[in-house]
Amino acid sequence: MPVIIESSHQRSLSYGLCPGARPDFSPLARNDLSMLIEQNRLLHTHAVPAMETLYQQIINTHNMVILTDAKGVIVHSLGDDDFLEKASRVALQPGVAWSEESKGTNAIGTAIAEQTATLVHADQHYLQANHFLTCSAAPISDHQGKVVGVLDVSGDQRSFHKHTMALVRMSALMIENQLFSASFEDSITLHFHARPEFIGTLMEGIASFTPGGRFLSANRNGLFQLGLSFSALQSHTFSSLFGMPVSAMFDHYRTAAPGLLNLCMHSGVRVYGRALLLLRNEVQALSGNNERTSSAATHASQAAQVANARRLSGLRYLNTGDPQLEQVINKVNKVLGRDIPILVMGETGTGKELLAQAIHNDSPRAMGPFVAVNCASIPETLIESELFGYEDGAFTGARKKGSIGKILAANGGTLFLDEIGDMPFGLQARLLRVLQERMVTPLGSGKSIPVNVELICATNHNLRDRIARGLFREDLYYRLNGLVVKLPPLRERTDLEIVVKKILATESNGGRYTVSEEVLFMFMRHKWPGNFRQLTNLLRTAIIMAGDEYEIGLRHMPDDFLDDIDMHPAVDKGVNADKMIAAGANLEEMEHSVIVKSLEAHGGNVSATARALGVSRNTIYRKVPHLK
Ligand SMILES: Nc1ncnc2c1ncn2[C@@H]1O[C@H](COP(=O)(O)OP(=O)(O)OP(=O)(O)O)[C@@H](O)[C@H]1O
Repeated sequence: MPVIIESSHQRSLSYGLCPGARPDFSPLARNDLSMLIEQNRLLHTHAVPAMETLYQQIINTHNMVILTDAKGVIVHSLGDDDFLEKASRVALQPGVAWSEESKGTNAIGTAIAEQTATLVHADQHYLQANHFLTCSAAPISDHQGKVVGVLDVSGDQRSFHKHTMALVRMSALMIENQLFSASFEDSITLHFHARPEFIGTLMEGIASFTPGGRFLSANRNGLFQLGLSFSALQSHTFSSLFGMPVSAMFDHYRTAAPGLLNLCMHSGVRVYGRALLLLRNEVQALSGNNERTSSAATHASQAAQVANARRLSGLRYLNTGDPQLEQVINKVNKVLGRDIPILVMGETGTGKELLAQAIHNDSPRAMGPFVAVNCASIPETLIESELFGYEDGAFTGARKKGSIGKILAANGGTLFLDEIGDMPFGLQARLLRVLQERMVTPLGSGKSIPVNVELICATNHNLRDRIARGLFREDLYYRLNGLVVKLPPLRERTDLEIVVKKILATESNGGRYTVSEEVLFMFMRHKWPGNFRQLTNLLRTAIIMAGDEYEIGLRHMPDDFLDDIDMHPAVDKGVNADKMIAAGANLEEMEHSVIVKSLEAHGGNVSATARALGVSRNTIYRKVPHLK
């Protein structure tokens, strides 16, 4: 038996636990659980996406992914618990404690006690009741090296796989890096590695400094590469660790297309680095003098905003099973990093900006800025200076210090031009020139600055229509539409059920809310003119209305929504609801009748029917069993 397990058994014995005892799997009371989730909100927020990704790797292996707090109490669990006996299912649910004190030797508790990644397999568990499990756990530390939680994969011991531990470790590292980046609002963050291709990967070191250059913290790999302990690093500065004054680092970023920093660590080892400046408010110059906003600073500020707001979303999180969307994601995946402009079409609220952000996050430019500009919301008179920037003195008045503009702010990253159809005609030629020449000339400046951006545009207009009406330049259209994708409106999506579940989980911060069959059916009939924006708002309010009742029913729906459904039934053509009600049909019968009618209308094609009704094919098969 490994030493670590042996010492854990001794500790378990000293806690007075008996190997044959029945473990106590009673979870925390609901209020205490809500409090626990609240206390661990940051950890929870950053861990959930990594848990979902991890779960994708082990799906169908009879394993669960578990997140606990620093004391081993489960905060969130995810996955298939079918492998557990009914009585044990509760054991891996939120609110149950897995500390060594309560369950004896187990991966979660022992990882906390030993502060290291731990595998506990089958009879290595102290309690016999847990011998059927195999568990791999890795502690998650915050930016000060303090363990704040544990990530664990637990499953039937017969499903043991030797790669699981490595996956858990990597995912825990990912969460630590996310937590690290979220911990400093006013700081310089340096991402570094001896090999440039490792920057932006899990292997990179990350170190944070105050804007003046004093050391704040480093992540696990950062400490390893620097070869110093956390406490020894406290007396260091950016310059003493990397042989470059912060002012020189900023000079480097003042060039239009800065490459990686070439640094020499205090140990003599050469590393490459990319620095970001994260500032809470408007960006200021750093190096002691009052220089105006620098491109590096703006670049970094944008990156910080992205980092904080949406760093977690990637294309795979958007793929929830709708075939139209899946096609979009497949197409987009093929052009990632290929410098092909993407044009996203779709009604309002279908997630065009979210898709653009996900494309950016999955692209090789993810470490660069993501800059979104809504061409419809900026007054026509301002859009030119917003986009192209202006020199000192180009305007008289308060903002005379100059601005680099959104295009240059996106340098090295992605520029997202939303509502491109509303771009003023006169500016379209200027934008086209920038795209062709890859140079920007700020207003009032005779100097052109090279720029390197990936372009994603979105529109809910028919651009060809606008070209025909003389409102949009044809040459710009052909420059923008390298890849054109169309996001389906919500009423055409077949994954509505999953989408609803996902939004409920996000909006209730991992709570267990569901919608009743009736509500789901109603959702499937709705036209959703506001798409995701409307659905999200509706569910957010419904959660509040439902409160302690975890199932959202019709009574939790706002009246205007119910009225709307009556006025705009999306799919009841051919089914006479009045007659059915008069005949005393219940909802299930009506639903059945709607599906059968729709099947008839689609010549018996289940996929087309599912698409039309906004449900999955499985739902159709489930509701009309004779189709099988
Ligand atoms: N797949 C999704 N799951 C959950 N929420 C989503 C999804 N897609 C979009 N949303 C949410 O819906 C809202 C609208 O999304 P977004 O701004 O990306 O849409 P849009 O198509 O760009 O809208 P508009 O055309 O009005 O600018 C946002 O709050 C976003 O977070």
